[in-house]
Amino acid sequence: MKSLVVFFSLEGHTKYVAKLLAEELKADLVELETVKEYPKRGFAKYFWCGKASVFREKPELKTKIPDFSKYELIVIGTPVWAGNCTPPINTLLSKASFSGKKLGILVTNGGGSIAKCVKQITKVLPGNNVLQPLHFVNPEESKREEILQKIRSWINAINE
Ligand SMILES: Cc1cc2nc3c(=O)[nH]c(=O)nc-3n(C[C@H](O)[C@H](O)[C@H](O)COP(=O)(O)O)c2cc1C
Repeated sequence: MKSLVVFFSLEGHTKYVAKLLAEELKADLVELETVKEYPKRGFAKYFWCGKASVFREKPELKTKIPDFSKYELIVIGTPVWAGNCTPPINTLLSKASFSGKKLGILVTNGGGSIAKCVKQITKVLPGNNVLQPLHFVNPEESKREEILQKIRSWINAINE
């Protein structure tokens, strides 16, 4: 099954899982990068990223939007910011239109709810087979085996 994992990650947690997932799926991997970078540290990070998220901004992307028509499975990966999916995903969703695909959602967060973020993605992409979200709390190298196990059982479930 030709697969794509397209994701945004500010601090690397989502990127870490997205890479493992793409390896396991033998999928193409696309990282969304913004023209204007978000601050990665301290108060500025929470202030600017939080504001961008609350106002559901759609920042300009450096990354070319992938050609979704080539894929059978498309996984969109994002951290949760202030309960929402991240602004680069808003931009992606405003330009993405596909249906009849398997749609995976990879979400990482600090432990709160992912429901709103998942809904924001599925709502704008009707007509797809939405798979069980793949959710990780603060994923990192020290949890590699646990993460791989979860990824592998997710892949097994979608292939059944
Ligand atoms: C601005 C900002 C807002 C966040 N808001 C939430 C939140 O509402 N709920 C939550 O559980 N985690 C929240 N987090 C934590 C991130 O979702 C979590 O650390 C995520 O794994 C980071 O992914 P990344 O390393 O790929 O950027 C927030 C982090 C940032 C920077």
